[in-house]
Amino acid sequence: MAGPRRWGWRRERQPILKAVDFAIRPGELIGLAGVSGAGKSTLLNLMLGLARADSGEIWCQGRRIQPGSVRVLRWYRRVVQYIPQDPAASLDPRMRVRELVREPLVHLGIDGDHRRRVSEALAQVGLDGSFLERRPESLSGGQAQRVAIARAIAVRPRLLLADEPLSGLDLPVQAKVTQVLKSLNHDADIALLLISHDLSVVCRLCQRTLILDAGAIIEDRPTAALFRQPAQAHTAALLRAATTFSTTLSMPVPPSEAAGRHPTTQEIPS
Ligand SMILES: Nc1ncnc2c1ncn2[C@@H]1O[C@H](COP(=O)(O)OP(=O)(O)OP(=O)(O)O)[C@@H](O)[C@H]1O
Repeated sequence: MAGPRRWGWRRERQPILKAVDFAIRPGELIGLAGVSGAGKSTLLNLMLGLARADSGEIWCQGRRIQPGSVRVLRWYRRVVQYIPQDPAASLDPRMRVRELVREPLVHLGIDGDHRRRVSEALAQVGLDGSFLERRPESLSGGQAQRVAIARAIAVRPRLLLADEPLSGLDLPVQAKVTQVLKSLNHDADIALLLISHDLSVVCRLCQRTLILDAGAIIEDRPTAALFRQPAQAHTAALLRAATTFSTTLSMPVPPSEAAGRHPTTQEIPS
């Protein structure tokens, strides 16, 4: 569906990304993990069409994505949306939730009943109508993150690019936001690329994991297999670092293999 191929991007003659070649299939939950400086943000900027690669290409549904092609990027924003790392900073403090969630619809010239779309998007992230008139300052971190997700899904994208969507949230709130992302994937069939330095976050959510190390994808495997037997020493080190902070890694069960059903967003408390 979407993905870069053989990317390179240089700053002052130093390549930041060297061997990056992967595709994201429709409805897939895929994690991209790597230590600080591995190139995650650079890759994200390229995938968002915000920066141009020195070499290589990015394609989405048969169209090549690159900065400058305004018409293609406008179409691309309807297909691929972004969930920022710091929702508090990304939400305009002067706007109400109603306006914040509607803004991308207006910006992208999407026709239709915006009121209904806004309410539906909020419901999908487990926020009811009482949030419509609230401003960002009155939201908790988890609520602000869910408003940021509602903004992204209001345009009904097929792929979400989420940059460290759980960072800065305490553990119970992380669990709620994780559940929202799982439900969006399961119920609305939205693919997700989750970018994180923390493999335990990827393990909780993703069926497939990519490991980025010094600008190269060194592993691209089903999450369960990667956790059982990392092929690279670097991955094993990342796993050890993650287990230091989390006990969830002792029993890695990707969503596709987990027994039982996911709670719906209506069952998730605000
Ligand atoms: N504008 C720039 N000029 C020069 N070097 C850069 C620039 N942006 C990034 N880099 C370098 O590219 C490498 C990858 O940076 P990037 O921000 O993509 O890593 P990251 O994996 O997202 O790290 P973090 O998790 O800390 O955000 C780093 O060595 C960084 O110093």
